[in-house]
Amino acid sequence: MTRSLFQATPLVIACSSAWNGKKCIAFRKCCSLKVTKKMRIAPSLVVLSQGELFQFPTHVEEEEGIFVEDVHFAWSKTRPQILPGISFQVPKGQFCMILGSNGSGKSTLCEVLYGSLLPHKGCIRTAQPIALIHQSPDDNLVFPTVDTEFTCCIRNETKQRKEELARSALHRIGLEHLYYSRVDSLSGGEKQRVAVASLLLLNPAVLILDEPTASMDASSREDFLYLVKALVSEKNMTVLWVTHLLEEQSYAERLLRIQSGKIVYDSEPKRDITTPLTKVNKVTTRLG
Ligand SMILES: Nc1ncnc2c1ncn2[C@@H]1O[C@H](COP(=O)(O)OP(=O)(O)OP(=O)(O)O)[C@@H](O)[C@H]1O
Repeated sequence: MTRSLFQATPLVIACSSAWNGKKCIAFRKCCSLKVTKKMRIAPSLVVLSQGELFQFPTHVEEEEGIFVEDVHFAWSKTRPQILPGISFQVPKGQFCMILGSNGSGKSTLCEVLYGSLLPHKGCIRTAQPIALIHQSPDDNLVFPTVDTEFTCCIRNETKQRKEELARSALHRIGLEHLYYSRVDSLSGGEKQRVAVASLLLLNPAVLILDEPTASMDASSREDFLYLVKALVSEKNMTVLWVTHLLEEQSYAERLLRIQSGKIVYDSEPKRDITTPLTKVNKVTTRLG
């Protein structure tokens, strides 16, 4: 059973080979804007691409998180494929990390999964709604103030209740004092926390984070990882955490290594038992 926001009205678009990533991004933003006003939860979409029917994202079984089979993507016909037939599955509720070096196709994969880039071939099924946190903090926040960033994610509640829920979400990430702050006055790490916490108010079934700690120092990175783990653990959410930092692997339940757009390694990550336990306690305490 799907949990798509658009289950009743999938969109059908006929497009020529001229259809490319940028047009797709613009289209998806317009569609999202109508429903979420935040441009961050991707709608269900059915596309006819280069004569082939492609459905993205499509219906998924209840136990499925992400299903990717033989997906191909190139930026243009004359360029080499960035994703030359990638396949993997992430079960519902798993915290999965994708590790890859610069240029291995991580961001491209994130955009393809999210739906802002259209693959040329293959099959993708993702539980819905799906949310994406970008590498650059400025790409994740779309309103001028922190309070609006949160309250616009809460629907069908009174103004007072929205403020209560928004303050509570900010409290959980230790930033309640920033409720009325301007977004452009926040640090990179604060922006990423606000981005994740506000998006989680929309209850996404799948959360993709594309190198979310890129702007953080080592200590903030660790805190952020544990914070996200704590926030998602109670929601049985499927998480795809994309990184090029080997040391982040110990935080995941599963590790996929991507190389030249293909999965070359799939296993349990190596774990450091002592450090994470200390950190989990610290964050759990703060989350109260
Ligand atoms: N808009 C674009 N147009 C053309 N080529 C692109 C575009 N964006 C990325 N590429 C190319 O696609 C390849 C994969 O890029 P991608 O950003 O997916 O890699 P990545 O693994 O996320 O790298 P990084 O860790 O540096 O962010 C690179 O060779 C890059 O030059």
